[in-house]
Amino acid sequence: MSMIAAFYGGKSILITGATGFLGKVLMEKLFRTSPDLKVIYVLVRPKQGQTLQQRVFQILDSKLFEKVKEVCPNVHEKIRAISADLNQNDFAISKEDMQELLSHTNIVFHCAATVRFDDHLRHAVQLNVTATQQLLLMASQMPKLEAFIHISTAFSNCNLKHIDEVVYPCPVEPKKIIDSMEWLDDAIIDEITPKLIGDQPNTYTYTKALGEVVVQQEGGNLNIAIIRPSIVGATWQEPFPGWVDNLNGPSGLIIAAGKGFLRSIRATPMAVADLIPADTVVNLTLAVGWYTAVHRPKSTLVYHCTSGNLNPCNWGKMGLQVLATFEKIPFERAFRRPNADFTTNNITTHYWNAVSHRAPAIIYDFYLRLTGRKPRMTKLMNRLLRTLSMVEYFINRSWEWSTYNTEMLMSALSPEDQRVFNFDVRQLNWLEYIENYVLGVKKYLLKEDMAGIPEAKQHLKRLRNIHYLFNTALFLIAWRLLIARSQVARNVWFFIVSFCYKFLSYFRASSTLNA
Ligand SMILES: CCCCCCCCCCCCCCCCCCCCCCCCCCCC(=O)SCCNC(=O)CCNC(=O)[C@H](O)C(C)(C)COP(=O)(O)OP(=O)(O)OC[C@H]1O[C@@H](n2cnc3c(N)ncnc32)[C@H](O)[C@@H]1OP(=O)(O)O
Ligand SMILES: NC(=O)C1=CN([C@@H]2O[C@H](COP(=O)(O)OP(=O)(O)OC[C@H]3O[C@@H](n4cnc5c(N)ncnc54)[C@H](OP(=O)(O)O)[C@@H]3O)[C@@H](O)[C@H]2O)C=CC1
Repeated sequence: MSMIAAFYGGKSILITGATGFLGKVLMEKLFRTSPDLKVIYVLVRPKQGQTLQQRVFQILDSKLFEKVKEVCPNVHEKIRAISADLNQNDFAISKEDMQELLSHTNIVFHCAATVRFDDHLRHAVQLNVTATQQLLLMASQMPKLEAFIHISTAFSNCNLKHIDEVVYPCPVEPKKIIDSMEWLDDAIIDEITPKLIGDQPNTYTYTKALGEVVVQQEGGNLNIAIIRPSIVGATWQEPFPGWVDNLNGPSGLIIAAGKGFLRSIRATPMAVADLIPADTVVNLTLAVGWYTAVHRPKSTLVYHCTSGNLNPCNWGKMGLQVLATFEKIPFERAFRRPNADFTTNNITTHYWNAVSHRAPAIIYDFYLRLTGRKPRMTKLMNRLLRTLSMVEYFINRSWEWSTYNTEMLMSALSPEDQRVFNFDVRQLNWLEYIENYVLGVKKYLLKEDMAGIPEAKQHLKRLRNIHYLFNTALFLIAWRLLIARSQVARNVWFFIVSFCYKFLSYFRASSTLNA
């Protein structure tokens, strides 16, 4: 019997960010392994004309939850959606709901965040820092609370090369930043943002670092732990391989490469690609929840959920495997044949961006205009280039994350718990994982049918022929222009033509003699 699964039985669990990528996988695993849990409270904001209930039921009715319905048929009754907006005071939670949360919650998993790299500092501070502070305040009023688990990111201190499982101080106290956001106007915040974030690459990593300091400073007597996952990718094993439902991290770029938009990317092939599957993160999170509640460590423990130091894979290997998978499992209606490459310096990056990204987009938009359609490729390409510029920082560096606490926890688990809540990335076969990731992107993100693969392959063959034709035509045009302008080119051309003619005449004469 799994001790961790038994621990969550009968518990009331509060999850923020349950509608996000990680939150869904977390809920799924909780329901599947501890179907006797009492209730999961999820803080949800209404969106796009959907009620809270509709949002939650849509998640429960998705493929991700198919196995859950077998082991926990009354899952709909065990989930309680609470209307909340983490940007508002007291999260805009009603008095009755707040009372229920405060008096019943046993465990809190705080996953909600803005993960955008380019978010305005005010918004990023509000969600990643102030909301964390408010949630801690709420947690301190929960008499039955056993553990508070905060999800941060392994990149919260990415200005360092070696990162330990400790909370590092920030140059400016979070409280001061929170206060200043209240009275500074947007223009001034824009101006001081680069100075405030210093050597952090963006507002996301900066505010996640502030969030950790808040957790440490304002956790009081709560049992708290911080988990730092690296780049969260599709699921490895559970509930099935390759599940992914948003474009963050590598997923959007896998689509761009598979559809033929992405042709070159500035990356260091030997840099470590520190990906971590979503189900590994969730298994560690649940194990940490159990350990923190049962063993009550004296200080706030930080757990790195990374792959680089235990089972490293680099961007070169990952890129090649992604491309190899496209050969077997192509995406439908590609714009060009998938054929991306890495560039390593500014000049080649600018060159390939102009030749392989902007020029084809302009030509295609010209074609769309000619055929009376609305041009869209240049806009899409600009968005892709913007995304590339945002992720460049992370794919041209390597970091070392120590994993003492994570390894300590692994050895503290029973063999059964190590199996059911496996977070040992040494067992991960990268080539298999990446293939399943690409397949998952095709099935769950692009919603493409596997039956369409032969047609997709045909389409790629047609694109290859168009590519050859286009290149030949381009060559001939360039050559014709050159001949018209240069005597040397004309001489070379006549030499080649007369050589071919002589060769053919000789070949014809010798074959007549042989006959
Ligand atoms: C040896 C030689 C070998 C040669 C090999 C050849 C190599 C071939 C390579 C081919 C394969 C490539 C695959 C591997 C590439 C690896 C790259 C991986 C990069 C990963 C780096 C991540 C680092 C993470 C560090 C921190 C981790 C975390 O803690 S947080 C989680 C990560 N967070 C994010 O990823 C968020 C990033 N997103 C943003 O910040 C913003 O969305 C944006 C700035 C990217 C875009 O903002 P914008 O306002 O322009 O757009 P938005 O309003 O958000 O959306 C508009 C439309 O664009 C779509 N969208 C959104 N995000 C993405 C995306 N990431 N990619 C593509 N498209 C995206 C969105 O859905 C919208 O679409 P519409 O609704 O249709 O308008
Ligand atoms: N994905 C990754 O690569 C990594 C993620 N992390 C961390 O993991 C956690 C989860 O990330 P992930 O699941 O990928 O992120 P997502 O963007 O998929 O999910 C974010 C969640 O936060 C919720 N949220 C955002 N704003 C509000 C708000 N104002 N009120 C209420 N809820 C809100 C979203 O709700 P809604 O659906 O309404 O938008 C959503 O449920 C984050 O803390 C992130 O920093 C760490 C390392 C890597």
